[in-house]
Order: sequence, then structure tokens, then C-alpha cells
Amino acid sequence: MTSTPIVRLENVRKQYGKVVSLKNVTLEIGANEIVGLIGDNGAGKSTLIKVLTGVEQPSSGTIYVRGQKIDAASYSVKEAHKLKIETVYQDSSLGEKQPLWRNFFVGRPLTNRFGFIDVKAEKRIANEIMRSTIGFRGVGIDVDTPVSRLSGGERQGVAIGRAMHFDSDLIVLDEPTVALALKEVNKVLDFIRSIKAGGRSCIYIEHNIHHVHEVCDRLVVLDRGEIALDAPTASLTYTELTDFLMSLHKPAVAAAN
Ligand SMILES: Nc1ncnc2c1ncn2[C@@H]1O[C@H](COP(=O)(O)OP(=O)(O)OP(=O)(O)O)[C@@H](O)[C@H]1O
Repeated sequence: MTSTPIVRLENVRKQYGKVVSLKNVTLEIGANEIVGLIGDNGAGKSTLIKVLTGVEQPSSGTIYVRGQKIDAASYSVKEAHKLKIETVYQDSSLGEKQPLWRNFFVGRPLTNRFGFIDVKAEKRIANEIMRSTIGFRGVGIDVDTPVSRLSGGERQGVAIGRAMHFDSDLIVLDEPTVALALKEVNKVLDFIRSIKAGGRSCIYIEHNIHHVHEVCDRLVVLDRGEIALDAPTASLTYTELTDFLMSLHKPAVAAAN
């Protein structure tokens, strides 16, 4: 990696009582990279993301954002936002009855010189985000459409577009395709590609190996709190990746044969 990474975790450990969720994890996320984070249930993916995005403090280890050491004691989700790091959760709270455009500006309204919400500007910018930033192609959907009419994939698109508009340059997606039909999954994969096309980075947590292999530049496999693989996607085929994941579960004796 030539430029300074957006984030670097160095020997990060996270322990909950007796449970060690992360053991000395060292990981970098570079500029304009889509990194797939894979691992079994309980491997530590959510914990890693929580530590990286200020939800939880690491038990030990260091976090650097764009080369600057972070003070773990004061790091928070709010601080992470300021540092342009944002998580889009599966249930990214969108106002069901609200028109789409309002959802882009919840909590961060555009106001005119009199201090009133500038509806015209919000609608215009919402339209730009939908069409240009995330390449929204929903037929019959415009900025006035209520969120309740959007499909699951489109909702993810709105949340991703919102994060991009507010200038996040590392967007964490926590299993964005769970419970979506294939057509919807393809929409989400296109939204992820638009993150890359927009010059930003993404950590994509996903259980479906096909999807990660299709869209990511780099793959990181967590296994029982440790990084078991960190490699460019191009360096291993889908079959090699699944074989590797299977090998993690073989008993030691079988693996040795
Ligand atoms: N708040 C907590 N208190 C105690 N143990 C926890 C806590 N959060 C996570 N753990 C434990 O840490 C380990 C890693 O959990 P984590 O949720 O990070 O895994 P994951 O890879 O995200 O799993 P999944 O794919 O099921 O979401 C698990 O053993 C889990 O039970």
C-alpha cells in the first residue's frame, strides 16, 4: 500500500470478560479499496467494526486514522463521523412515511439564510445523489416517493448515498444483502461499486462468499478473533477461497493429512 491508509488497527485486542473477541489484530484499509470482511458466526467481525468505528474501546492496541494515532478513551461514533468513517446498518433508520429526499437530510438539514429548511435545495441535491452518486435506477421512484415504497436493496442505496453525500470516505456495510432477493442483491452490489467509483473505501461484511468475491478488491478472513487471510481478491479464485474457509474448520489431524 503506497498512500497512508485511511485506517490502521495495530495489535488490537478486545476482551469481554473471559471472551477474547479480537486477538492482536493488525489491519489496514487503504484509500479507494473495497475490503470484504468474512468469517464464521462469532469470528469477531462485528467486534472489529465496533472498535474501528468508535462504538467500543479496544482492550489494548492502537488505532490510526489517516496516520494519526487515535485516543481510544475519547474515540466515539461521533468522532468517527468527523473523521469521515460511517457504518450503514441493515436497518439504517429511514423514516417510512417520509419522502426520500427528507431521509437524506435527517439530522443534517440544509437551511436557507433565514434558518428555514431549504426544501428546494434538499430535493435538488437528493435527486443528484440518487442519479449520479449512487446511480439509482428505480423505475417510478423519485425524490418524493415515500420510503415505504422502496425495495430492500433500494433502502440500502439511500443509506449508502446519504453516507457518501456527507463525505464519508470509509463506509462500513454490515451484511447489507441479508434477506434480499437476488435482484435486490445485485442492486446493492452496484451501490458498492458506486462507492469505489466515487473514490471512497468500504468494508463489506458478508456471509455470502460469492458476493464478496465478486465486488471486493481485497479479502480479509477472521477466524476466532485472528486474521487468517488478508489478500487481494485477484490472488485467489472463488473455489480457492471456499477451500480455504473449509480448511479452517478441519480438525488439526485431518488438516495435517
Ligand atoms: N458484548 C459482548 N459481551 C460478551 N461477549 C461478546 C460481546 N460481543 C461479542 N461477544 C463475543 O465475541 C465473539 C465475537 O463476536 P462478534 O459478534 O464480533 O462475531 P461476528 O463475527 O460478528 O459474528 P456474526 O457473524 O454472528 O455476527 C463471540 O464469541 C461473541 O459471543
